[in-house]
Amino acid sequence: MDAKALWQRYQNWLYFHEGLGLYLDVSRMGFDHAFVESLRPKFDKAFADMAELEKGAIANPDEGRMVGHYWLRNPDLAPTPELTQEIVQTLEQIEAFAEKVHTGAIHPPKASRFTDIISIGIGGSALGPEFVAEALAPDFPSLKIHFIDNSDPAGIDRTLNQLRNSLSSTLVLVISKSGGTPEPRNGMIEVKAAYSGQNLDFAKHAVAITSVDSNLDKVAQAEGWLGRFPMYDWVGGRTSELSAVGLVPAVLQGIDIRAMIAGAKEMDDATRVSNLENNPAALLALAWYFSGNGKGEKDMVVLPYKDSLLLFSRYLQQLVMESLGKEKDLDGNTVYQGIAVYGNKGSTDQHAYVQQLREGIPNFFATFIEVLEDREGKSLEVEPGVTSGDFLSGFLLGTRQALYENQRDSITVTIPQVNPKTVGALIALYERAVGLYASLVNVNAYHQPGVEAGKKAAAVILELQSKVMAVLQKEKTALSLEEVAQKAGAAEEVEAIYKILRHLHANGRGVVLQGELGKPGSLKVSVG
Ligand SMILES: O=P(O)(O)OC[C@H]1O[C@](O)(CO)[C@@H](O)[C@@H]1O
Repeated sequence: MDAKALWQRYQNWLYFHEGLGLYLDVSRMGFDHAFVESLRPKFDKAFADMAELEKGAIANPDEGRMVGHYWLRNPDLAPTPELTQEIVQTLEQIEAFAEKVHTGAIHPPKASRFTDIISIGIGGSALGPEFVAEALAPDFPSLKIHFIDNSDPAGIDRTLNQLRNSLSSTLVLVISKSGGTPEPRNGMIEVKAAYSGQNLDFAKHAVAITSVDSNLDKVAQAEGWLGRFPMYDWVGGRTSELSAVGLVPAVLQGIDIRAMIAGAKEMDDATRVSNLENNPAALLALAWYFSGNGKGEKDMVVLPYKDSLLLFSRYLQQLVMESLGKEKDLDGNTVYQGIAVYGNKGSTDQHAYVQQLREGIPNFFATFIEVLEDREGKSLEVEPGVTSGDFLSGFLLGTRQALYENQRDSITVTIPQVNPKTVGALIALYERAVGLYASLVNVNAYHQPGVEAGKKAAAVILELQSKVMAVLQKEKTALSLEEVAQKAGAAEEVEAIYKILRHLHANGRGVVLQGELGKPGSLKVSVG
């Protein structure tokens, strides 16, 4: 396409949201008029599905649940007055709690103020809060947040070590919708132990964000924790950033959560429009469908040119991949759907993998996130008439152009600034795009059966560990791995048993391995 035609295409397809100052440019995706027309019937259905979802339909049929994250930003849309009231009241409670923490009206037993937060959670109970903290926390926040988002003992130690002199003024948020996920449960137990180790009353530092009456909620109630905020079964983990999951940590750090919600609401209004060309989420879904042939054949590479948006790609990874990565469609057909998402930030990635994007395997489309404002205040010139921000902007435009010249498609989302409103809007934009795309490809975006399978398999391994240790504790003599497996009633699981025992051995857990370590078949095992 010549430069004039391309400029015209850019203008024809440019979406602009005046209130948010947000632009979406899909002109560098190579679809044509016929393709757009062919998708219109699918979009009509997607818009209708979305309208039903917002009215309270059971949009997550497998789990028999409504899908209501849009109501969090506009409680009047909730299907019953009770839900509306609950949303409004929870938000007020969150703000009142944060206010008291900030003023010191709520303070820890041995300090006049809380200074730090440990946020314990995983997946949707961590990725949103992490993304938002990185994007929006002030340089010197009212409370400084630290995350434990794994069951990695060394990772937990690192956080606790860093905080060992300020544990007495640290608030702990335990975030788990189900209240039964092993990783946050483990993190909570370890953090609790650290508090007891310093003679601190954990309950007077702890806040639970979880479903009412979950295991976590019961523990928090029984122990008299400082606070409890509800998660609702109609909000999925990966769309929970604007529920208590994201709002409590955000407001405690001094982030304007009302502005985040307002930005998301404005975007929700804009993406409720059932006209493809005037709906930015639909335009994204169209671009994704085109690029991957409706089958996720191309990966989504997310490149925000702004350090504070570093974690956006990681946040989107769960939102997109857990929502769309499905074996079965809604009719039970095997479809193996999904879109792979990765990314980091520009221009840093230019010096890492952009080489492959430009010249290597063309299995992706890029999404540039551009921020118009370089920084607060004026920039100095690093060369005559040129600032660091001009360089960053030049790198973005240059990379987009270089990709286009080599037939690599890209989308560009432009926001005026990284602020609570635009971050809320970005979250809402992608939530809606994922929902619409899911309708186009006919999958349930709101369940995650594959993750459940992995969780069950992990539980089986831990059961096997108990059986194996019971066998070894009874035995007087060392056994071969096959013998251990036989006696544990798990003859087929020799390899898993070997790995369990090797791990226990490496951690001084009383397992003795005799023989050649590189030849597992030679090993004799005992406990000592
Ligand atoms: O908040 P919970 O219930 O601890 O779950 C954490 C995460 O685990 C998952 O259920 C599966 O990974 C995610 O969908 C969810 O965000």
